[in-house]
Amino acid sequence: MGESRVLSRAEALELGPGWRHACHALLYAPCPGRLFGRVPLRHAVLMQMRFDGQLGFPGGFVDPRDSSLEAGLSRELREELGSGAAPLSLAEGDHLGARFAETPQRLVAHFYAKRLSLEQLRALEEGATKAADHGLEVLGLVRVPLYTLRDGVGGLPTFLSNSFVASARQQLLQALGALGLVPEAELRRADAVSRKGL
Ligand SMILES: O=c1[nH]cnc2c1ncn2[C@@H]1O[C@H](COP(=O)(O)OP(=O)(O)O)[C@@H](O)[C@H]1O
Repeated sequence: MGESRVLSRAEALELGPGWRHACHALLYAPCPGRLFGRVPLRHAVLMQMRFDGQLGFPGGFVDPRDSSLEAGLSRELREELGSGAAPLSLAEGDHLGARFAETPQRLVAHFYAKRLSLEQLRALEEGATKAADHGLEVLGLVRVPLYTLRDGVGGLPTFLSNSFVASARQQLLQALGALGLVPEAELRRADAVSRKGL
């Protein structure tokens, strides 16, 4: 997916027939711990290693049989994260924006974010190995390092130099800023360092 515009949920639904909708979610929890006893972890943010070796967020295509975008997202989360995802109940209010790429595929990628307690997030991590897709479409959950180490490279800049599926990298950066999980200046620096090559 190349450059894309961010639309509201309503604008994306007005695109009409012929568009496929996919929904993905950033699940996060406040995380008071410190790495090596000194580097604040800030929050635990979940992404997943996909079957194709790329990083992405849990979620997937909404099926015409799903009663809403959020119902489709909940179904995908159960497939990928297991039954522990059932009580998450993502709602319209958790929608952060939708991106569409002007490619022949006509795909709209909706993005949601939901704050959990650290206990809920840990339970999801533990249960995810029992999900239907585990070891198949999903190789494992990973936490995103939200800090930058003293060398200016380790942590978030190195994480951002991985390969991300579709708009997942843009979604991650947008959400970390919008949710206040990483200060904007630090995000811009991490983005620039990772693009320059480490
Ligand atoms: O984290 C993501 N953010 C944005 N788009 C994604 C992400 N993961 C997958 N996609 C895109 O969303 C669409 C659905 O892919 P996905 O593999 O999640 O669906 P599925 O689980 O229903 O097969 C594909 O076009 C894919 O490139």
